[in-house]
Amino acid sequence: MTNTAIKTQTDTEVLDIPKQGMPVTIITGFLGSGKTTLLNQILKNKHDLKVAVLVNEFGDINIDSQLLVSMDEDMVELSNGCICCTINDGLVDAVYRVLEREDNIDYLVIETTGIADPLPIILTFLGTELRDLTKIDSIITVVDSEAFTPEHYESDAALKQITYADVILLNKTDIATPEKLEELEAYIQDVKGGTRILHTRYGEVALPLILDVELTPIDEYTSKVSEDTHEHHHHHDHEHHHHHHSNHLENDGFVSVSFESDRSFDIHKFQTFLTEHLPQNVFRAKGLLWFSDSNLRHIFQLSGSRYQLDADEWKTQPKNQLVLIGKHLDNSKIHSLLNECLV
Ligand SMILES: Nc1nc2c(ncn2[C@@H]2O[C@H](COP(=O)(O)OP(=O)(O)OP(=O)(O)O)[C@@H](O)[C@H]2O)c(=O)[nH]1
Repeated sequence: MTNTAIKTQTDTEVLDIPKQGMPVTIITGFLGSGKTTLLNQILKNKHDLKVAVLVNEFGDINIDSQLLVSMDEDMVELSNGCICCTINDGLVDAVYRVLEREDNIDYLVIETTGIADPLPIILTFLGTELRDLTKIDSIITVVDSEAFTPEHYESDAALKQITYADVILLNKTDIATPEKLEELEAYIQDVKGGTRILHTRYGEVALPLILDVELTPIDEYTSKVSEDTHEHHHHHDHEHHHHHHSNHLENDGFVSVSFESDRSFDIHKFQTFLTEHLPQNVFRAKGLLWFSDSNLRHIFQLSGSRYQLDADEWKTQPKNQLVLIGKHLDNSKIHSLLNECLV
């Protein structure tokens, strides 16, 4: 269910950086809050810093990695699996692949899925050999400040993302009221007093405020890496793992439905699907869409009750790729509705 892709980006300039303790920033935040948008800001503004990016996505198709600003360099896809195992094994393997090119990489940024609890990810770094090879710099939590309410999400993950945050970006301030922002700040102070809170639009933030800030209290977490999470190598057995992270198997009740087709959509039929047939419990959707009357690649984004369609050029053969995320989704019904939209 989970795809993980590595994106590395290299520049020519050589920096004198230590071979050990590669700084790692973990970007978390609920479905649709703006994590990929932030990642693109980082990639656009990183100057000569050589940043490797690891995207862990919920759903069978990698959409996010295709929306990153530069797609030209090495891309490594990791195998799918149950989410907790993929996060840990896939993560350890992926980080090793980055470290193996250590002379090229200054910094690692990880984008987690919107329903990820950051703790297992933090503990994966601190409970394995990665502890000596990397240094968690900060956990950045992106919040959709227009939509976020602790109740409405009914999501443990959303709250854990706030709890483990070192920096919180109250994003989408362009569509949130000042009252809502104040309310959120008060709520966050309550849950996690002292957290650095920044207000952003489209993830625009000065990078020195979020990268290389050394805000993660690593010692506090190290004490959580209990004796039974003893030195764990990549090939640990599954039962051991499920025992530790059993909650994450449920993905907070969210499921994903993926749809792909080499045929184009009729735009009118697709619009009717959106306005009349889209199940209420779809919370998040994203896709790269091919409409019969257009030569462009249409980027579809739905988050809560809002959606948008942007267009750019195809970088691949035109095709349709769509992922819908929500609770209690009827896979076959959605597939048949989408099939009816095909030309
Ligand atoms: N109005 C507004 N929209 C935003 C802002 N930031 C991001 N968006 C939009 O919100 C949608 C989701 O953004 P993403 O960056 O894909 O969100 P995400 O957290 O990566 O989503 P998932 O990985 O699916 O959980 C996109 O349509 C963005 O263009 C913002 O500050 N204001």
